[in-house]
Amino acid sequence: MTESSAQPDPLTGLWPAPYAGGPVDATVTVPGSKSVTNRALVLAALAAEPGWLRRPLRSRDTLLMAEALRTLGVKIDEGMGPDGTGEAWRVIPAGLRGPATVDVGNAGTVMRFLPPVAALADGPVRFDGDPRSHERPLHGVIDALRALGARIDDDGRGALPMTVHGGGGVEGGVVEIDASSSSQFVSALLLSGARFNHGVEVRHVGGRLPSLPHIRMTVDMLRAVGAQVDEPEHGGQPNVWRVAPSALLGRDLVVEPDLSNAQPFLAAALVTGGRVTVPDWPARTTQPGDALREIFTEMGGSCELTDRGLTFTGGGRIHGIDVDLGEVGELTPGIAAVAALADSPSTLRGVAHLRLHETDRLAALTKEINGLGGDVTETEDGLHIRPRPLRGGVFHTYHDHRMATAGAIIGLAVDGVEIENVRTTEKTLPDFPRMWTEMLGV
Ligand SMILES: O=C(O)C1=C[C@@H](OP(=O)(O)O)[C@@H](O)[C@H](O)C1
Ligand SMILES: C=C(OP(=O)(O)O)C(=O)O
Repeated sequence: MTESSAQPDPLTGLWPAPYAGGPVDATVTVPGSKSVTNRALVLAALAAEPGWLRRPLRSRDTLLMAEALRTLGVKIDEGMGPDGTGEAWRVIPAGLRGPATVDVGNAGTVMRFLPPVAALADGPVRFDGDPRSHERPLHGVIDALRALGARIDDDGRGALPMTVHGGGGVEGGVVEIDASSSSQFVSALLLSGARFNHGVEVRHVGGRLPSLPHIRMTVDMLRAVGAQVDEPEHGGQPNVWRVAPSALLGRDLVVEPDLSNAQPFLAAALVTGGRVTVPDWPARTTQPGDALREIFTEMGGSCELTDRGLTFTGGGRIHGIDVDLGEVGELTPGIAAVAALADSPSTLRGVAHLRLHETDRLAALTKEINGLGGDVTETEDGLHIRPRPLRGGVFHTYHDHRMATAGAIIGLAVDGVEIENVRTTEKTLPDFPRMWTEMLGV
């Protein structure tokens, strides 16, 4: 690798996405999961005893979470584990207290998971973040916390900025929310629920609930720290969750690689007809990225899970796909990028809520792929993608890490793609340009 290929152009600030001259053949070690790291930090902070996180993700979203918990009084030592096995963070819970100010950046996990923690604290906790954080929905958390006995001052829009006036505890009990705009509302209430006086029962009422694997991740991780969680099923899908009041255990947890961040690397194998191995791919996981094994196989590759990890091999052709991504919405930008390079059209469905993510992802993908000569149209709940020969040009990213990695995927097959603000990938993947150029050997 030349150092320059991993850097944006100093004059334009644009990053020339490397064009792949041939099939990639690489092993790519992917850092820890954002979703697991930020849940583990919250649960460790709420525990009755210290705990460890091994191989945590160190990225903007997780450092914001750690910093916010510190301002509430929790001690988090970032360092190496005692046995030399890599990075490990020691979390030492303490009495939660304000006054404090939390910067959520544009992290959905921080802006949704921490208000219930703040309600348990003693004193006011102010929440604010990037301009986009003011537009992302938070009403499910605000209304629920009020119903459960917390005091919150906001400007009446159900969004940031706001102040949670922590009263040192939360009564808890039964609450109804509409979580059709984000599964994180449910996860947020469950994660702190064991510490509420009466626990919590969350009932989802409203349209389709997205990202169910992420709620399963919350439930699994709560159970792993000793919480009692019930999920009565109605019509095959859970829409009620109950967490009993209890103390939580401090655990020693190894964080899995982030399978959604593995996506661009697996896509590189598919797009170039090459081969990429991601070590430590878990045999069983609640991460939505595990669905890539099936989705990318249907789009033309094959994969094998062995002791070495997941090896994905591209078959030389890419096929379009008709798929409902409602459970795995965060995979949409990467799938759309691959679909734009396929030999037949694709329909991506079930992802209307992506309009409320880091940016309006449906609008952004449509505009940017079409800007390179593509033919994408928005539907009510997704995208129609009709592949056409693409040309180089600037791929705008709208402060969205997954837009930047989507542009890089297209750049593998289309010469002259330049990514605006590639550093936005630091939200969840601090070293993306270097990892990408190393994978390609450029
Ligand atoms: O709980 C989590 O860790 C996440 C849940 C999902 O949010 P939505 O349900 O808002 O899509 C997902 O898109 C996000 O990247 C991470
Ligand atoms: C939607 C995402 O993030 P957030 O946790 O900010 O919602 C994402 O990472 O794709």
